[in-house]
Amino acid sequence: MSSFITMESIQHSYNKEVVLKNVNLAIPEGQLFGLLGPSGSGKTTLVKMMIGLLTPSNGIIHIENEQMPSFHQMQKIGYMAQSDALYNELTARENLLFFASLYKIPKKLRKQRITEAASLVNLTEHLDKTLEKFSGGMKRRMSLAIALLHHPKVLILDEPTVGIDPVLRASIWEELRNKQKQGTTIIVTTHVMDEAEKCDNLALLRDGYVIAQGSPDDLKAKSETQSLEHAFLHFGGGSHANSSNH
Ligand SMILES: Nc1ncnc2c1ncn2[C@@H]1O[C@H](COP(=O)(O)OP(=O)(O)OP(=O)(O)O)[C@@H](O)[C@H]1O
Repeated sequence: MSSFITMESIQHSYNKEVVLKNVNLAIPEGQLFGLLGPSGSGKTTLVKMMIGLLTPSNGIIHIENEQMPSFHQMQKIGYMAQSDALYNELTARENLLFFASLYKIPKKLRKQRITEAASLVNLTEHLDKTLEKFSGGMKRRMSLAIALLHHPKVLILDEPTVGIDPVLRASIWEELRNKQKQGTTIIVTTHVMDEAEKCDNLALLRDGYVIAQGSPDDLKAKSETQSLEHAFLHFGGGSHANSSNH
């Protein structure tokens, strides 16, 4: 598999605080890749750079050999942010229609794409409710539906299953696997170890550094531990690298 997304020598500062320190990542096409790290380790900052929303203070990012930010590449990305950017006064269907037109999905395809995306996240029967009536988990599912609407080649999901119940969480992961089988490259941020276990490869982040990279099995083998949580600690995850305090 060729490297689809590359991040080379990425550094980033907000004001004077350095939050990413020489990050190098190579994500092959078609992978389900996880960024695992505690709160504040730099996951969101990294994904904002991948989607072209933020330019690193130093370093270069390429997607399919095009340097980011590239408008051409940005059109092929589906992004689900940590906070939902939705229109509360509109219905779910109206929100989806709005984003379908923003993504320039041909008019004759829009209805079908909306039906499909709503069904994937189990919101079909709520399509005509305004989002004011939605729970936090339903809004997360709406955001995921929007990210899937234009059949993106790359799906970048920032903590996609926070606030979602275990049954739906499992079905969302199954759906991500299906998307991956269809060729989608997927990047997921998480601080939950059992979600990280589901990824093909992981980058473990701590305080703006990538402290280790590899498949969950590699990371456990290299650290001679039985769990990712222990592997994280082994590689320098320190005291706040666990799944239970977030
Ligand atoms: N807009 C900003 N201005 C200043 N500092 C910021 C800004 N965004 C993030 N930071 C800081 O950068 C660091 C990395 O934040 P980031 O949101 O990338 O981490 P994260 O791993 O995604 O955390 P979480 O899991 O809590 O979302 C943190 O110290 C955070 O306080």
